[in-house]
Amino acid sequence: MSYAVKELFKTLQGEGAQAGRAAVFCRFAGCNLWSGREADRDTAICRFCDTEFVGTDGDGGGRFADQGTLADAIARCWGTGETARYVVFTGGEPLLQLDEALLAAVRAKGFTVAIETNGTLAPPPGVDWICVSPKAGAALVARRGDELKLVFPQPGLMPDALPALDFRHYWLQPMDGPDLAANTAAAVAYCLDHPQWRLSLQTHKIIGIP
Ligand SMILES: C[S@@+](CC[C@H](N)C(=O)[O-])C[C@H]1O[C@@H](n2cnc3c(N)ncnc32)[C@H](O)[C@@H]1O
Ligand SMILES: Nc1nc2[nH]cc(C(=O)O)c2c(=O)[nH]1
Ligand code: SF4
Ligand SMILES: [Mg+2]
Repeated sequence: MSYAVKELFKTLQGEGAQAGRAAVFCRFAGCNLWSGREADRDTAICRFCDTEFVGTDGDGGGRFADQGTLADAIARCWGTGETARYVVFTGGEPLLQLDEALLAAVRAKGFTVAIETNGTLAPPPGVDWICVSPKAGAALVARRGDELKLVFPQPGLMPDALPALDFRHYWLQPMDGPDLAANTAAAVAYCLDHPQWRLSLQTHKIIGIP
């Protein structure tokens, strides 16, 4: 199948337990919880998104005809080194497009594969690192994985109201936007009172890298 990619870039993972790790980010176009148009934000299921994911016009983006051409582009973006190759599929919602064929193609090139997903769709088998970030008002299908990263605070989705879950790490990530400072203070206070939860900062924004 073909893949619509908004942008493809190499940077350090900024969030969660893999923060600081070099990675190629493959940002797929499209999401099932928001159209991506500002005019629709106030009526979307997910209203706080910090990301542009409409179209294929970003750096390194495009429509890729098959898994081989996209895997080649990901490998070119990484460069020549064979060590610790890491690709993060994100979006938009990556599980609208990521399939076993693409997974196999990047793994054949030596990549460890991570996803950032909103948890509304089941991940295909063979993903090495699953980060689920649930959204208020959206049914949570993916209830196990490596890390759960809850954007905080989300009216209607407080940490203690989550269903039974099976993750290795539990993060609160302050909601970016006009209230970032207050949201960060609230997340700090929650983690102090509920030590199962740890604070995830968007470190790439702090240091000004993509
Ligand atoms: C843009 S999303 C794309 C992947 C997927 N759709 C998801 O929501 O997990 C990537 C990560 O950014 C987080 N995120 C989005 N908007 C944010 C905001 N305003 N503040 C903090 N984190 C945000 C998401 O919750 C998710 O963990
Ligand atoms: N550096 C960096 N780390 C990230 N971790 C998750 C991101 C995302 O947008 O999915 C992201 C991103 O956009 N940039
Ligand atoms: S689910 Fe993810 S990509 Fe979609 S609107 Fe929400 S944060 Fe953005
Ligand atoms: Mg981001």
